[in-house]
Amino acid sequence: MLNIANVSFGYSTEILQDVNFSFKPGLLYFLLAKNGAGKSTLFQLISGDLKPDTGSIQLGGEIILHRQNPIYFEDMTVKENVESFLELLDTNVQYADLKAKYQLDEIENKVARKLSGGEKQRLYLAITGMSDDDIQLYDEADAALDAVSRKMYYTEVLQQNAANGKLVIAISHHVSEGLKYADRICFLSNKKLYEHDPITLPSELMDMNEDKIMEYLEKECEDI
Ligand SMILES: Nc1ncnc2c1ncn2[C@@H]1O[C@H](COP(=O)(O)OP(=O)(O)OP(=O)(O)O)[C@@H](O)[C@H]1O
Repeated sequence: MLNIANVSFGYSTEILQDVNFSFKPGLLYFLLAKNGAGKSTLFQLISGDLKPDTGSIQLGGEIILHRQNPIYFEDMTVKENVESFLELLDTNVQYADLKAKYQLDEIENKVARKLSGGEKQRLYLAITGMSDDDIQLYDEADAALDAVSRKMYYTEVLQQNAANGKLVIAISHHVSEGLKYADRICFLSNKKLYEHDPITLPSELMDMNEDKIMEYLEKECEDI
């Protein structure tokens, strides 16, 4: 579905060095690394915004990259917004399904700029979750979400799309929270990618902060 073969890439300093990694469809991957290690750069390489210096990236389908900032049309209603994005993305997803999934009934005729914070998040989730592309990248798309909306994002958007056979890769700063929903961890460390199964992590680690989780994963990588 997504194959990274012998990829190296750098700006003035090297970010990836001879990386090989294979992502499989139907799984939700969390891409983890320390700040500035190159997560967003890897997404840009996968989406084709950047070209590897050496090596190749093979995609087995259509790809979409969701970025951090919520976008929608301020002067359109919720329904008009969702329908416009459905048309723009040219997906087979139906408005009625999104309306039920993201509880849009009470807000569908409200103009976007008049929505409360929580209502805006529901509109954002409906837009974020509507793509039916085969490969879906989410670069901190949960940054503006509160705890309730984040749970919906992890289950209804990320997990659901993976369950529908898509390859889903997410970057999130809510590491311990998000990891509970992931099928796999893709860990970027020392310019290489390593795969971990979250099930093998000690359960107490899941409640620890991001730094402790990274520390643990880094030690594991030393043994690979
Ligand atoms: N266009 C660019 N030109 C030069 N250097 C860049 C460019 N974009 C990113 N970098 C550098 O490359 C490194 C990796 O950046 P990137 O944004 O991919 O990291 P990240 O892991 O996503 O970071 P964060 O966790 O802070 O979001 C950083 O040191 C960054 O300063």
